[in-house]
Amino acid sequence: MLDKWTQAMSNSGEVEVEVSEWFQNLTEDVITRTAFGISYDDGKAIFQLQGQQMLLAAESFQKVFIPGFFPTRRNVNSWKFDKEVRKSLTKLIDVRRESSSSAKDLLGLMIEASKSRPNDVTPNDIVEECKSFFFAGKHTTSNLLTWTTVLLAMHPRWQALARDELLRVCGSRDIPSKDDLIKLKTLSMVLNESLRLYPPTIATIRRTRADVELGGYKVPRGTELLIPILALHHDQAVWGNDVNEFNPGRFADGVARAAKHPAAFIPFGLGARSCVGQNLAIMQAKLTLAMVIRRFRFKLAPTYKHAPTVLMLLYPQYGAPVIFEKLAPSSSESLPSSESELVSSGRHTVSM
Ligand code: HEM
Repeated sequence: MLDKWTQAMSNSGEVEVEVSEWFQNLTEDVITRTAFGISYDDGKAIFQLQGQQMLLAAESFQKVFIPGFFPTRRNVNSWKFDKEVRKSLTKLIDVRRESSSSAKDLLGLMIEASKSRPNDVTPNDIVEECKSFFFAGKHTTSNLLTWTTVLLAMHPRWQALARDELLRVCGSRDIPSKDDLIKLKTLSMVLNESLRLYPPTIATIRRTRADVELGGYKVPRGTELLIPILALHHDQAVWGNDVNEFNPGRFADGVARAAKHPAAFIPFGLGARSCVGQNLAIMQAKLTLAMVIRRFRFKLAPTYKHAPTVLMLLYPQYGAPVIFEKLAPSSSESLPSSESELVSSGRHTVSM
């Protein structure tokens, strides 16, 4: 991806990239490799079918809501895709079960678990898990990458701080090692602040298992409660007067001390049912951003319009066009004193 951006650069050494599209491609690739590993090609085809089904779901989400059980043309198409996805996944699982492979991708691990505990992990569970991983793993992580790139483009000072730290920690290594990643504290703070301001998942749900009293309200058993992650992350009473500002420094002493309440920051939910993909998502985002920051300096394209919008997840409504400029290898830079934008001309754009 980064090589393609570099190749597409104009003589002025710049290229304009619609980052949200590229990051979606990247995260789809990563989740396909993580889930299916050695069966990557088959897995990719299945996930592409599921992607088409999700597009239909997103379309109906935007229009008047018609329940999924009515045989509208869109629903019939969606059932067709679902049947196809299910059939292909079942076949893939059977092939792996029969093979002697001991691959440690997610599919391999689930098949192993189903062999030792057949009553706990059924073939149908494996199909459903694979479907969830794709849905839960692709768009969330690409949104995180997109918003963080936009924020770093808006705030060149934080971009330069993250780059300086990266060069200090990694030295001549182009790709950070596992140990390097842990030491990239500035990048972690930037990612947390991005997850606070623009949490890809804006809410989650809990159902009460018993009658409870919550904040002075009596809530009967079986009530569904919506936990508004986005609203909680923007609550001035908890985060202070600069709640709407981009200030990664608030995470300098760790997540629990960033706000007045230790559980005010919940981009991955909370408790036993919190996000199982959290570590994968953070590692992927850190690795990607580290590689981007090392190669390029970047700023928002003049056509960028800031319009966060909810379409199941929190998206930039008009996309995220960003201008990248190639940096000399291992080039550190003096930190800009202001966050003003650089002006440029004569650039190319690159599409996938
Ligand atoms: C930035 C990226 C991500 C964000 C913001 C995110 C956010 C969330 C949130 C808010 C929940 C609900 C948690 C709760 O109710 O307490 C969740 C659940 C879940 N996520 Fe993620 N997620 C991300 C990436 C991923 C990835 C990469 C995967 C898969 C590899 C994944 C798989 C799941 C699954 C399977 C659940 C359901 C867990 C359960 O019900 O026990 N997520 N995620």
